[in-house]
Amino acid sequence: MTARAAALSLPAMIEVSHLTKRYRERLAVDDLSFTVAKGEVIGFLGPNGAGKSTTLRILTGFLPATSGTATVAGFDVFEHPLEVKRRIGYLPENPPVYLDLTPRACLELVAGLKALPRRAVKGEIERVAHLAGIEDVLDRVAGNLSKGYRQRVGLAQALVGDPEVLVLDEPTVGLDPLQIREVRELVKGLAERHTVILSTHILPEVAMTCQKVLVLNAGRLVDFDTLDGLIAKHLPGRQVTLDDIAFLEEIYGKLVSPSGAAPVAAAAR
Ligand SMILES: Nc1ncnc2c1ncn2[C@@H]1O[C@H](COP(=O)(O)OP(=O)(O)OP(=O)(O)O)[C@@H](O)[C@H]1O
Repeated sequence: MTARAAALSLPAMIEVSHLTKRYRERLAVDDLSFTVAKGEVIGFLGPNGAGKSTTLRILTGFLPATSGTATVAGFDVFEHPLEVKRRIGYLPENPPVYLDLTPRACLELVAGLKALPRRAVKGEIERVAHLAGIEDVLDRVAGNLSKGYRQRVGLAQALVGDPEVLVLDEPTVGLDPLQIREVRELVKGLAERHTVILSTHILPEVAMTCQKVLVLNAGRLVDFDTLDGLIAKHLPGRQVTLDDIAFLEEIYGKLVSPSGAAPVAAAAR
């Protein structure tokens, strides 16, 4: 069975159908439809303003859509937002870390919101703190932590309760190179047991961690395929190895910039 056939035979974890979001006169998401199978790791790519964060905020139940439907684990995100929130770990672009609380208190709050049994909370905090590498700062005031550590506290919050789906909006922003590597390894490890959507501007991050890539441009889906599928479609006849991440930069440039201008994304990091 091909990878695509295998993916198709897996149950759908996320189903988005004709999703549209309008902020007054601005169309941020335009008739977007896609399906993510259980256990897939999807890279969400697109230039600034493409509609990535808006889509993720709708999927996680934090923002209403103008029209269309979205389900997570079979629950409609508009009709059953609590069921959806219980099944999703969401790291937003700006993690909601209370700066006057300690990370431990922040994690206790999230555990409460996710209705974890009280007796399980202490152990769960230790587990996610270990995964996110924040054990040493659990009892410091979050406002005194570096941006990188706050980002990791946000990641730990997303991991509380071991949700089936993880939605990570630019998880490595603000981290130093060592931390970036650690978070990428962490995401790769999570990929084995979770369905993951990873929004990022860093193309190597996608090539290293994701099986499939969804590219948005001006609110519209311009492609959604495996890395091999993208290569076959957009660089036909080219011998490309997945270690050579320049191929993704080239494909991304073709998809979001018909003029052929170089993409802004990958080079910086
Ligand atoms: N609250 C809002 N009110 C009005 N317009 C908004 C709002 N939030 C986003 N937009 C607009 O919607 C469009 C999509 O924004 P969105 O943040 O979803 O894009 P993005 O792909 O996540 O961009 P970035 O990579 O810069 O985070 C942009 O044109 C943005 O200016």
